[in-house]
Amino acid sequence: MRLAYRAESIRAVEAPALAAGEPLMERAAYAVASAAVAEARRRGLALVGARALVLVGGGNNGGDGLFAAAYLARRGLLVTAALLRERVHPEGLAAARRAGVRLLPTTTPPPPPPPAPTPDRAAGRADAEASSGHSAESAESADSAQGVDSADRGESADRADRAELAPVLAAAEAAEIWVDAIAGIGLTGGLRGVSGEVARALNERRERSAVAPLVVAVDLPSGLEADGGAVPGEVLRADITVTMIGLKPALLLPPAAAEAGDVQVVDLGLAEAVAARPAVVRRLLDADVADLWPVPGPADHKYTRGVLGLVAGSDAYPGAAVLSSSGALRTGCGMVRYLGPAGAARMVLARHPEVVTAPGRVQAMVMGSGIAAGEPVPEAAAQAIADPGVALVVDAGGLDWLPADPTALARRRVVLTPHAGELARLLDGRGEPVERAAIEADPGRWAQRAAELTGAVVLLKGPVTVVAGPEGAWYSQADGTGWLATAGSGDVLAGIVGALLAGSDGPPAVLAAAGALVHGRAGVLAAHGAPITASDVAASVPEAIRGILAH
Ligand SMILES: NC(=O)C1=CN([C@@H]2O[C@H](COP(=O)(O)OP(=O)(O)OC[C@H]3O[C@@H](n4cnc5c(N)ncnc54)[C@H](O)[C@@H]3O)[C@@H](O)[C@H]2O)[C@@H](O)CC1
Ligand SMILES: [K+]
Repeated sequence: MRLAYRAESIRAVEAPALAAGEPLMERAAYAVASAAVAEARRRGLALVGARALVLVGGGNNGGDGLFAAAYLARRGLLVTAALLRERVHPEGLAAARRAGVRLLPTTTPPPPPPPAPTPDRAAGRADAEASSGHSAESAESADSAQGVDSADRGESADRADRAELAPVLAAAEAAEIWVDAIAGIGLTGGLRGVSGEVARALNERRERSAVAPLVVAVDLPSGLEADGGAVPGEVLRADITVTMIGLKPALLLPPAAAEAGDVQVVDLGLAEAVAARPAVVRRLLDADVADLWPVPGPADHKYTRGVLGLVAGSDAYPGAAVLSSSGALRTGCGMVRYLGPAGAARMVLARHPEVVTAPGRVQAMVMGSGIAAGEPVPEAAAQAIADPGVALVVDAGGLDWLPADPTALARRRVVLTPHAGELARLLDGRGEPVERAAIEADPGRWAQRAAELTGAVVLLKGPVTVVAGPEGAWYSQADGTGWLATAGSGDVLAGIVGALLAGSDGPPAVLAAAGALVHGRAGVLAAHGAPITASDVAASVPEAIRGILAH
């Protein structure tokens, strides 16, 4: 399982280690430099004489970058550090200078310095002064007064004219490697001022360049906020992100995670400490799904394996009945009872003679796939909603049938499987109008909100599937392929999740995430890089499960 921790957890883990004098920044910087070197070698780049540009912000992320710059310079690279703040990490700056890193200040001179420095800050100031050609102290006092420096307040945005940025852009143009150490977990709000300008210009440059540079982000691609999946503004897109201590939510949640490239976690020796903290985002791996999979034993029979009811498909969309049946049967519960309209039932039986159409006891019920919004609730679905012993998977038109009171579903095993448009409708119906585009811009947030408002687990379908539970943690599964975006794919998913809920007593959020993984994997196996139908996805479910259980 991959686990992500909030920034406050990372800081809580870091603090005692720093107080004990552990050289965390040295370790972080070494890891960043090593990752850059390894990837550069993999790309066939000769290291000695290669050019690297390190973008340095004013916090400890910038400190990591400056120490990494020093490591890279000692490996024989020609390293430039662009100092995007008037005040940067003093020890990092000193290390970079000692290693022969070229220092490139970017900010305009501040107003004249106030008198006499305090002795304990003298060393850091001397470094900054020597590099930038002007005093760091006035910037520092602005920092301490405001908690942010001038660029954070947006003032630099006005001053960041092209002339100031031109040397940075020229260095970027010449460099084969960019190390992004502008900001990490300390960033709130989008990148502003010089940093935002630089990120925008470099993203543009990268798009245009024939040979794209290798971009290595320190901790997070700068511009992302660690704790959520939204992209709050310009983000410097990375090929590799070397993240410290543990994953951050932004590195697993969509759409932010797509900015990070390959993510490497460097625990800095704090793996145990961080594992004791609550993880707010989880991503299941094959081994996790194998562990929870309901594999039948010698004493099992069809009823112990679980019976799934289906109220899916309609005269308008009969195929959904077949597809959710296919998904459920291939996932392997003891029996599927189809309880929808007669026309669709005939289609289901023609395709799957093993499906039972007689009513009877079920452990779980899938309802709503292939049923339009606004349709009245069928009797079989109403009974399942009223029966606390039945787990529910509620899809498409079925989302309208949920009770308005979120406590009605408390302690029930209920999974909703909307796409963004359906989630917008659901939220609107509960007094929170939100555009589909806003949901797509921050799926984790809105899935979570819907979970709070309904009392159910919400599996929000998309390129990355997010599962939110009312208790406030997410699963994020990115196992699929764009080929899965095809009609009926969601009906198959509902069947898979329903079969898992029928066949296992496990918590619904983790079973929903496992269903998303199996569905995604089946899509990949079916597609093999070519178009697929939803039927193909269902047909590949056993192969996906076989691969997972072979773990
Ligand atoms: N404390 C330590 O020794 C360690 C710190 N670590 C690093 O330190 C980082 C956290 O350091 P900080 O708490 O100093 O914070 P950051 O360095 O992540 O962010 C603060 C800096 O970001 C920039 N910034 C903030 N808001 C901005 C905005 N809206 N627009 C533009 N720029 C903005 C400013 O330069 C500010 O100084 C981690 O992400 C990690 O990289 C790790 O190396 C582990 C060890
Ligand atoms: K960064």
